[in-house]
Amino acid sequence: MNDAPVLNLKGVVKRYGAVTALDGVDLEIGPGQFVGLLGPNGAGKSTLFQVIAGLFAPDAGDVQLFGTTHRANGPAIRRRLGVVFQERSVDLDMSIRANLRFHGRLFGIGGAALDARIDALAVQFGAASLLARPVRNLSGGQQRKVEIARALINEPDLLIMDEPSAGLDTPSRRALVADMRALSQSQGRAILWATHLVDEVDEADAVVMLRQGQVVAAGTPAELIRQAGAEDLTDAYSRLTGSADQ
Ligand SMILES: Nc1ncnc2c1ncn2[C@@H]1O[C@H](COP(=O)(O)OP(=O)(O)OP(=O)(O)O)[C@@H](O)[C@H]1O
Repeated sequence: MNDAPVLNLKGVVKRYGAVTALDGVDLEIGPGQFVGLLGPNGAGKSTLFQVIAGLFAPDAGDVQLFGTTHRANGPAIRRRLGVVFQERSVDLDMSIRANLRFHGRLFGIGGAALDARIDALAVQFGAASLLARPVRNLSGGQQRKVEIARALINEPDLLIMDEPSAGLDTPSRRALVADMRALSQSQGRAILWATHLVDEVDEADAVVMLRQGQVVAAGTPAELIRQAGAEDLTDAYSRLTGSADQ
């Protein structure tokens, strides 16, 4: 098996004028790993996602996905990357199926293969009976699942998710985390899950804590708890980043 990292960031710096949003970030994710990115508001999580997605280049440092860079081979990276941004990216007035067909075609998938892929995703997300429904008529939790299904349409090897549980109640959040962990394990997809809620990542393979654009700690939850001399990951997070889980 090829264990080369699917994501490898070294010394990534991104500034907005006088604000340094990312200040020398190192981050490595191996195939199939579920990695939590924890940070308070303004820590730089969204900026990091935009850099990983290739929406803009860093001011300094190296961003490699699947052993290549956006500059060298952007199309090859996009074929293997799935992105769930905080903002909605599906069309509210179109049905789930129409939305997924649209996004599938962007990846050059079409015809029976695309419909089979959509049917499989619908079963996976418990939405087989909802495919013809306009997204507008779905619950908040169902709409988030459509966003995630959209990001999985190209069967990505790395899925990056920026606060994917935003707006969901606690039981729905927990269910979504459990579903995505199971998917990562059963299908071997690496996931980078950004959140400011510690309980979403306390069973992740690794957790990276970001504060003011810097990685202040990284390791397995057990390692971080030990390193901080903490009782649990919530305690470790507040000790290592000086922020309370909220
Ligand atoms: N377009 C921009 N122009 C200027 N400053 C920006 C811009 N985008 C982000 N910033 C600043 O960069 C820093 C990191 O912001 P970013 O949105 O990446 O953090 P975040 O961890 O995703 O926060 P949140 O959880 O609130 O979304 C913050 O200080 C923010 O104010």
